[in-house]
Amino acid sequence: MDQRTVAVAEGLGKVYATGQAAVTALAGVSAQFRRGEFTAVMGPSGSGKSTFVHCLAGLDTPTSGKALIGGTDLGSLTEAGLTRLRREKIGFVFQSFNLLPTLTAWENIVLPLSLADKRPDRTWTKQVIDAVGLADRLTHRPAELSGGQQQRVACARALISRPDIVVADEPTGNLDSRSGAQILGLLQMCARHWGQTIVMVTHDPIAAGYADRVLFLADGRLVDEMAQPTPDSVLDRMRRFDAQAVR
Ligand SMILES: Nc1ncnc2c1ncn2[C@@H]1O[C@H](COP(=O)(O)OP(=O)(O)OP(=O)(O)O)[C@@H](O)[C@H]1O
Repeated sequence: MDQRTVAVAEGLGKVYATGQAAVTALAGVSAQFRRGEFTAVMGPSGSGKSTFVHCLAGLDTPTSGKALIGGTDLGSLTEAGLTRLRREKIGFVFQSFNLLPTLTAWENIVLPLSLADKRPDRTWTKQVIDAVGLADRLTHRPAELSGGQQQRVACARALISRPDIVVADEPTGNLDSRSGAQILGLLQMCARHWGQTIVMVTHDPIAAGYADRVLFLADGRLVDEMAQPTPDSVLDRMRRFDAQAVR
């Protein structure tokens, strides 16, 4: 394993046994994620994108293969160990923000540290809050913030513990294009300047254009990979998938 590798998926598979029929959501996906690399995961609806990143980040349990974060096999951990690893080594950003409504922006941002009984590092905390541009909103509760501001709080919360990897599942899905661009610019800056590893599920070729590479899934498999994507090159690749699908 390359020294810069911070997360590994090894033949990740997931079969849901629902009633009579089994659904194969993931059919053996392998990938490596290096420090400071911003990866977008794309593919048609139902191709397994969310299942893949959830299994990679220990939010879901694969039925075959394994996920390693910082060299630790998630399958070897107890439930308590997995909870601790998720809190300390993985940052999460979801489409629906998932902030706690009764806490202020500041309390939401430092929640992973509070839960781990750790004190915020003042220099790092200031750097994160300056980067997300929320210094004057820290006492507001989520309901008093716009969607874009709420997602910036969620990004700050994901970054605060300097995780090995940030997993973002359609982080711009609920935002207008301007707020979305702010979030994407922020994620890109974190990867380029802070060496933050990021994996982002998206449907949007413009969003994927901010990443360093794109992994394309179809029917639970990794079917292609693109380095240095642009919105046009991603759109073009997706059109070819569509053409293959109707043939
Ligand atoms: N809890 C579940 N029980 C049964 N089947 C599931 C479950 N979760 C997901 N699936 C199925 O697994 C497949 C992959 O789902 P997944 O949500 O990972 O796809 P996706 O690419 O993220 O889709 P979308 O872009 O629509 O969010 C789909 O066929 C879905 O119906």
